[in-house]
Amino acid sequence: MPGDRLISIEGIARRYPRKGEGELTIFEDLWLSIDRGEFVCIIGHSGCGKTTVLNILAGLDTPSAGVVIVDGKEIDGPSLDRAVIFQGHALLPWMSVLGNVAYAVSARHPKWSRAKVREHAMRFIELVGLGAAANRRPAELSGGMKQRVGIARALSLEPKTLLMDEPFSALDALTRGTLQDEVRRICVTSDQTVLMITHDVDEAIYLADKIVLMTNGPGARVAEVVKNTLPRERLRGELHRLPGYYELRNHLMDFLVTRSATFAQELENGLEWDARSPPLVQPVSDAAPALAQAIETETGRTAS
Ligand SMILES: Nc1ncnc2c1ncn2[C@@H]1O[C@H](COP(=O)(O)OP(=O)(O)OP(=O)(O)O)[C@@H](O)[C@H]1O
Repeated sequence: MPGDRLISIEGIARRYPRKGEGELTIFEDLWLSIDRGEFVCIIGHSGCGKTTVLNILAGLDTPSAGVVIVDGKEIDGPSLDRAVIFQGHALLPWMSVLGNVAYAVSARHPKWSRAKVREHAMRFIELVGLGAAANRRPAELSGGMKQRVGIARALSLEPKTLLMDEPFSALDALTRGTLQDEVRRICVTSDQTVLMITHDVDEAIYLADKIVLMTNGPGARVAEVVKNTLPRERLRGELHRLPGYYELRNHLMDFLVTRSATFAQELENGLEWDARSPPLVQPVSDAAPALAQAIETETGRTAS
């Protein structure tokens, strides 16, 4: 729901002591807000602190400065309202698929009967297409199936926020695509609020409503937030046909190739930029809507 803020990251920084020479600042003065139902991706080069930001949101790490407010309350530790899907699957190896998901469900709803926990867990196992594998243990599953269990487990908590750290990066291209489709379908239909880290520009364009661009660390910043102007109803295989797709993709690539490294210099050269409200950019040329109209008219003419 646009304008209904769920998460507010306010001026956070993360510093680590450096042997004998003060501190190393990974990122600083980072501000970001996420509305309820929004799917937000963070993109940035390795080491800029994406996982650290996600861990802070999860309550697994604490910022050296600043606060994170979720649903009007400052976070002070992990919560089942903020479920995390890790890159690795983090499944309990001695438990079946059902056992892994049910374990999370019973932590969320300690008063539920075993039958109710089982029924709820199975609903989410089936949602990710693993109904037939519910009694298998993680060792008997493929990488994609394990990741599905992680997704089912996180979704079964019905969290206010889903935090995903490169959830598809270890998968083969085919499985990655199928899982992206499933996650998108589930998140769009349930209006799930998501913060996801990815290195994959196309994945971000397919999934995200907003893409947060982080500059290189140390001292990383949120340079800007890019609004995804592609229609919400979009198909993975059709993205490149949508007006505005190439502008969006080129903008993200330009950032990763050049501006992520030169942003600090731009600031020194006088770039107007406010850490508290990084610019919201829509890299669509004015011609894009007109082009879409022209294609539609042309297609209609050809068809008739
Ligand atoms: N405990 C620690 N002590 C010192 N430095 C640390 C510690 N944990 C993380 N770092 C440093 O913080 C930086 C950010 O790490 P983080 O994993 O958040 O980056 P990232 O952007 O997610 O990287 P990647 O894309 O490679 O996963 C890295 O340079 C890392 O070496």
